[in-house]
Amino acid sequence: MTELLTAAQMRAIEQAAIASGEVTGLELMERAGRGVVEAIFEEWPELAPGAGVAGGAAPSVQGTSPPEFSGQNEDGAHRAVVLCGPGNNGGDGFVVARLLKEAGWEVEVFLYGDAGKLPPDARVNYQRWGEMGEVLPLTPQAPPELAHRHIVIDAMFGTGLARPLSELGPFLRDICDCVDAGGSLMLQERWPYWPPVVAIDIPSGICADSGRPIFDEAVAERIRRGSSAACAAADLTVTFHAQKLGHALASGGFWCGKIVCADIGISSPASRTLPRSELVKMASDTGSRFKRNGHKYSHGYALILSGSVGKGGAARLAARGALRVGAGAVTLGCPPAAMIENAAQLNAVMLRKIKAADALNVALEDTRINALCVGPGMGTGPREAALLAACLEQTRPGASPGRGVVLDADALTLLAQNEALFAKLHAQCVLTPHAGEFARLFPDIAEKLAAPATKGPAYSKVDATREAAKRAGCVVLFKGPDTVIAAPDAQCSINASVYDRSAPWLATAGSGDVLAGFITGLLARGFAPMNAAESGAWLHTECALSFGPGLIAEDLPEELPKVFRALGV
Ligand SMILES: NC(=O)C1=CN([C@@H]2O[C@H](COP(=O)(O)OP(=O)(O)OC[C@H]3O[C@@H](n4cnc5c(N)ncnc54)[C@H](O)[C@@H]3O)[C@@H](O)[C@H]2O)[C@@H](O)CC1
Ligand SMILES: [K+]
Repeated sequence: MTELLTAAQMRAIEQAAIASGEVTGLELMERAGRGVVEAIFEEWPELAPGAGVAGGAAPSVQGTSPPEFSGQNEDGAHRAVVLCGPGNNGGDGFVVARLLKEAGWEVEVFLYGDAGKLPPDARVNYQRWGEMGEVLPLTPQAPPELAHRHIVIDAMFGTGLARPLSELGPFLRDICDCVDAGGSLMLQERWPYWPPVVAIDIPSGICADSGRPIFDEAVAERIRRGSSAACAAADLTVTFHAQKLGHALASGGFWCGKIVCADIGISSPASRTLPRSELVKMASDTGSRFKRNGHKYSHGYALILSGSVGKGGAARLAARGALRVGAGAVTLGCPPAAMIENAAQLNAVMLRKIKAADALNVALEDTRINALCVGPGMGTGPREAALLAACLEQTRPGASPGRGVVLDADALTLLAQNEALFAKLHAQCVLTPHAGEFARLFPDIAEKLAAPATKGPAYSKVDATREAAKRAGCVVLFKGPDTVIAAPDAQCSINASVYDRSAPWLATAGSGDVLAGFITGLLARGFAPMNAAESGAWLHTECALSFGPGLIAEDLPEELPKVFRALGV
């Protein structure tokens, strides 16, 4: 688990470090540039000094070697294009240009903007580079040649992006084409050779707070015609001190390619990274995370409400998830007609007839039940609305015993349809909407999130989820590859399935039901709602990663023992 920063937080950390006398801005820029060069050599060791001829033999097309390119120029140097912008991101670019030149590279440097307006540290590095080489203007009319170089450095815009890069759109398209073409030194047999792209801090055009490309209608129209892009893409993105929200949210992970976070030596707790086992320790605020002693009911008892005949699969998946994640006992409550179907499918999970709300109230006289899950496959009729109302009543803060409740799927539809029900939400609830459910529950918030991002920082999924949690008065877990979890007090975390945690096979029928079950099971174990949602989402991704492609929802709970073992639980 890593702490992510907004651009403003990063600026504040940088300013505090400079103000304390710990380091100068110029030194930070030098470290940033060095971090980028080190990351390049780490990623492509064949480019590192002393690694020999890049790519070996000259690339050939149908048996002929193009005369212009032999992997190196006539002097045996690697070739880089460094694209600098008008701010400190550009300043980092000038440092990278200088360091590559010192390493023997042939470096072409372009500047987008007016050198006279560069901020002070960037200007110093512009001048330092000026003693080694020239700076050509980066103009959309005569864009730099990118083919047949070894690397392209995108140092145009970083965390300071404020508006669309309309003018640069066609050139950004060229950069995206480089990345689309493979951008790998392993592909030198291809001709023309398109180099890998390395973004400094974040690909230019992406908002560092939201992961969304910033663009206006004019650019959108050109994108539709295929002649423009809103942002650059990268094969490798090197950021500093800590990842930013935009690296994880929305399409940020897609545009960044691979991410490396370079240490620039700022002593701030903000970049703390927790080892995996810490997640479990952190979550064990009840002191009863592990089943070291006690009997089954002392490990929590979850009740999962199920739908009618033929609709019980979702609730059964949730029940299995709750049991595997550690609830001591799980009962599935279903309409009488669905008893036989469920009995034929369940063993460790117990069954109980719950015809209507009064039967639920009787069931909840069992004070051992401390967590509920309402919604998966449940239905949206009057019976279900009454069940939901009873659940909200029985779990309200202050009621005895204390109970948590997960509201998913059909429960979310009911909440969206019924203002009186929505008004009963409280701090013991966890809502787990996907994008469609979120839009039904919070249409105005979803509209803001869907509106084109025309200026930075753009409204983000974090902003949206926080607003939703505040309005609902409970934890909201907004699902997606960038799952965001927020509490009414603005606590927030992201469980992003990106980079080395990418698990696209998690988008499979029933996987959300298992997640609801995991969270319910953790509530039963005594986790607080925010903690249960965060830990459930994290374990859900871990199970998917552990199982790998081919996964179906049934596999997720079954993978938990392996994940727990790997955590040392
Ligand atoms: N904050 C930190 O701790 C560090 C920051 N560093 C670098 O500094 C960067 C941030 O620097 P800045 O705040 O100067 O921001 P940027 O370099 O991202 O760019 C800001 C400049 O671009 C202009 N601008 C914004 N959008 C524009 C657009 N669409 N068209 C034309 N001009 C536009 C702004 O007016 C401003 O002049 C980071 O991304 C990182 O690369 C590093 O040097 C290391 C330390
Ligand atoms: K950049």
